[in-house]
Amino acid sequence: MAWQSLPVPRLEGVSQERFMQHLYPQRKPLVLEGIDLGACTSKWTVDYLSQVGGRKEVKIHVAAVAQMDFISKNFVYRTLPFDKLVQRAAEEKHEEFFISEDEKYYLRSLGEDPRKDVADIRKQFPLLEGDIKFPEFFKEEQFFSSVFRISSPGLQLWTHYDVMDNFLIQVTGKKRVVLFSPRDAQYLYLSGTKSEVLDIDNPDLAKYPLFSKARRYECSLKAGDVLFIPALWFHNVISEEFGVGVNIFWKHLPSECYDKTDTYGNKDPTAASRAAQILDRALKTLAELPEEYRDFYARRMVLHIQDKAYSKNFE
Ligand SMILES: O=C(O)CCC(=O)C(=O)O
Ligand SMILES: [Fe+2]
Repeated sequence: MAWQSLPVPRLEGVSQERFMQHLYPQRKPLVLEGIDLGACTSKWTVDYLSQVGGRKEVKIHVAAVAQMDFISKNFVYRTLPFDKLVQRAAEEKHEEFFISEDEKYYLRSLGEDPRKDVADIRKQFPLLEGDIKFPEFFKEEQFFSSVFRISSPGLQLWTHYDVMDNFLIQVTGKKRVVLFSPRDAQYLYLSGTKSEVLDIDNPDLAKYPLFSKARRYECSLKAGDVLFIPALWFHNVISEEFGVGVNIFWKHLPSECYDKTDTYGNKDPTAASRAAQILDRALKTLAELPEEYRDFYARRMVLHIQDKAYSKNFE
């Protein structure tokens, strides 16, 4: 079935001022065209990246099929030197492989010590730093991380949200991105930060009946495009070609709101995690009552939460 998609607006030559004053406060995804990204969009060929990017070991996802599945874990983690990863991801069939000759690769680069350090390609790939300019649309102190995203043709990354604002820079290759609003979380069958609905183009509606209610936003990214993904917006990404992306996460909230142990940009703000723990305690307390009473008081609590915490400002 062909889903009705809402287009993500595309805007050309947006200035820092226009973005910050008028567009950013709307908290909606946008594709920015014509941003000065430096020489990377023409320079970062497979040969160049494998020569200049170096031989540093990188941890990668390797999957036998294009649609990665975090539930059945149909992928494995392996390491390859960066130059090898780039070469392998750019070819359809591999002479050397881990699982199968047409296996797919996905790199999400990490910090030196992923438990303590955030990814910053300027630190991990210093020789490539001069080729890429990050859009200077937010204050330096808001910067969180910059992450390489390199994928084989066809690879699909599951629908998920991150807790930071994000510029996803498509340096080379084409990518389709489908987005869903945080307000549609109730239709996405979440497991943590990820949606269990993997096949978003052909979902199993017997299993996921509410999914058809989720409003689907869509855009195609080509080299040089920058997609603004506001924090909490869900995104699902298919690389239509071998491609290299870099994404920049930055803090929208004051630094102290974020979980200090988060190096990926996907741990919920501490106030949200604390509230979720308190809710779990409330649910345990409710369980002291027989079902009929538990149900009644649970429904009243839902109404109370809706009344007190839902925003009245959304369309
Ligand atoms: O482009 C990709 O490979 C995934 C992007 C993504 O999930 C992100 O930038 O947060
Ligand atoms: Fe993401």
